[in-house]
Amino acid sequence: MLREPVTSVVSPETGGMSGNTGRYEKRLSDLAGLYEDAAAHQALVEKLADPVVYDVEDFRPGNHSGDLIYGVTRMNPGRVGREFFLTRGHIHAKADRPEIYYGQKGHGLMQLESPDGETRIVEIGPQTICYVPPFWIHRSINVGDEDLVMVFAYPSDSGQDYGIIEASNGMRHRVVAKDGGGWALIDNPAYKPRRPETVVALMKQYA
Ligand SMILES: O=P(O)(O)OC[C@H]1O[C@](O)(CO)[C@@H](O)[C@@H]1O
Ligand SMILES: [Fe+2]
Repeated sequence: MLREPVTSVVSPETGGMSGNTGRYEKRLSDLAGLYEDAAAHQALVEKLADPVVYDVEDFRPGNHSGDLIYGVTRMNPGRVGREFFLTRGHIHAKADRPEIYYGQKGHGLMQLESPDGETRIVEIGPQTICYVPPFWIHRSINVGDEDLVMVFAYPSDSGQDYGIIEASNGMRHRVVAKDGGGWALIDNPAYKPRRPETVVALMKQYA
């Protein structure tokens, strides 16, 4: 069936978008298990009465391959211990599907990890486009002191696989705040690398 064109007006200030078909929020309690300091996480959930840490408005035409989902993500600034507020992170369930992010407001990082454990960090500010290539696990991090707002678009049959990060006890590196400002990358000592067979199987599936 022929689709009608759609436009959406993005508000960098509110992180909202007109014409959206959906909206969801993630609260701090939804992100249990992601931070190195579980006690600090729990204490902050209680202290701030389980705040919203990011929300997403998107337009989904359906799940047909070749189609596109787009939307806007708004992330609060904040920290759990020495780590910044971040998204859960995922690889696409169809792992060869890419994604584009386009910075609107604030200062963020995209943390990317390849199946064999390579890390890349891409800084995203207003007017920055970040291309997440196929097969990279990705997570956004708000390292600024204001909201981080980004537009995204990805193939509508991508899906999200959150289990890959759980299975390796988190991503290989953590982004932490440095004393006096800025951020640094440190090793995650709990990280379990994926086995070479797992990596080959993941990539072969889509060859
Ligand atoms: O799905 P997660 O890992 O919580 O991250 C949310 C972000 O990823 C997306 O699912 C896009 O891939 C957006 O909804 C949002 O920017
Ligand atoms: Fe994604």
